[in-house]
Parts: sequence; C-alpha cells; structure tokens
Amino acid sequence: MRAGDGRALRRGAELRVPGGVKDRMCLLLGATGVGKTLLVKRLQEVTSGDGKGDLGEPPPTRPTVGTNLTDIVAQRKITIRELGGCMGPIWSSYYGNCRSLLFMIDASNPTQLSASCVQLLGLLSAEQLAEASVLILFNKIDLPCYMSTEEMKSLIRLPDIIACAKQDITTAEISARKGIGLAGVLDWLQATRRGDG
Ligand SMILES: Nc1nc2c(ncn2[C@@H]2O[C@H](COP(=O)(O)OP(=O)(O)OP(=O)(O)O)[C@@H](O)[C@H]2O)c(=O)[nH]1
Ligand SMILES: [Mg+2]
Repeated sequence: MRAGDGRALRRGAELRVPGGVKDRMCLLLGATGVGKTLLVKRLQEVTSGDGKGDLGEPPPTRPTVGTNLTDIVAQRKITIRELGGCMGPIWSSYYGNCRSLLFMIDASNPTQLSASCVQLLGLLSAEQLAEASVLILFNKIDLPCYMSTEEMKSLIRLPDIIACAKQDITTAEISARKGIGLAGVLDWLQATRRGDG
C-alpha cells in the first residue's frame, strides 16, 4: 500500500501484525494531523533519485484511517508503517515487530502537546518497545508559533523523560513541507536499520 492510501480496517483484519521475524519495521506514530503521511511521501521523494533540489509544493494527504506501509529504498530498504492518529487506541497491536519508532509532534500546535506527551509516555513504557530506538520528530517548524520547540521540550520535561527511558532516544526538528531535516531522519533510519544486522 502506498503512503496516503489510508484504508479502513475491515473487521480487524489489519490487527494481525505480519508476524515474520524478518518483517521488522519502523513504526511511525503521532497524533492526527501532525504530518506523518507527508513525511513518508517526502522521504520517498528524496530517495527516489529525482528528489534532489527543491521538493516543491507538498502532495495532498488524507487522514490515515488504518495503516500505510511504505518501503523507503536508500542504502538499504526500510519499511515504515504509519498508523493513523485516530488508531491510537489500537496502536499497541502493532508493537510486536517494531525495531525503531518515529514519534511525531506538531511543533506549531502547543495545544496538542499534553496529549502527545501522554502518548509518548505510553509508548516508552510499553514492554514490547523497550528495545526500540526512538526518534522524536518536532514537525512543522516552518510555521510560526508562539512557543519555541525548546519551550515545548521544557514544558513536557523531555530531558527528564529521555533520561528515565529505557530506549535510546534522539530528537529532531523538521519540516516535512519544506524538506528541512529529512536527511537527518534518513541517516537515523539507516543507522538503526544497520543495527538489525
Ligand atoms: N506547514 C506544514 N504543514 C505540514 C507539515 N507536515 C504536514 N503538514 C500538513 O499537515 C496536514 C496533515 O498532514 P498528514 O501527513 O496527513 O498528517 P498525519 O499525521 O498523517 O495525520 P493522520 O493520518 O490523520 O494521523 C496536511 O495538510 C499536511 O500538508 C509541515 O512540516 N509544515
Ligand atoms: Mg496519515
């Protein structure tokens, strides 16, 4: 399934995580509208070869009702599974074969911050994700906001969260719209993929 082709779950069919041990993948999670689908589309653009230079206007996205599986082919193939924000109550059904986790926060929307923080704490305390590498993405830094990302991090006490977490956590500030920080995301994905052997 291509990014952006979110589809509804049919009688919980998608709840069965593809169980093969070979099928380890990167989960992409975050509240509705933070920009997950656009990020995946942009990563595809920049790795497709013709994505050098200006990315241009962002492609349209629709809310993901269900899940999108996308292969990013850079030095090695990386499979990213985005779960729609509206799927929050059943995200945990997909933790099983997750090796790395991208968690996205909307840096232009401080009113959503506490909800995102609760989601993040839930993820970090999940037993099945204890060994996952985590990249927290503050997206939409191209938009003006009355609060800086540093203030947002401080508000949710992110340094304390990182210090107490079992996971190896990295943070990045990006704009999926403008293409800012995408190279760093790809580098991180490649580095965690290498750890898979
Ligand atoms: N300005 C700006 N807009 C963005 C950015 N990233 C995403 N958007 C916009 O935010 C809206 C939602 O983006 P999506 O990628 O559909 O969000 P999502 O996280 O996949 O949402 P769900 O699938 O509902 O969970 C779209 O209009 C995007 O174009 C960004 O970096 N900057
Ligand atoms: Mg989406």
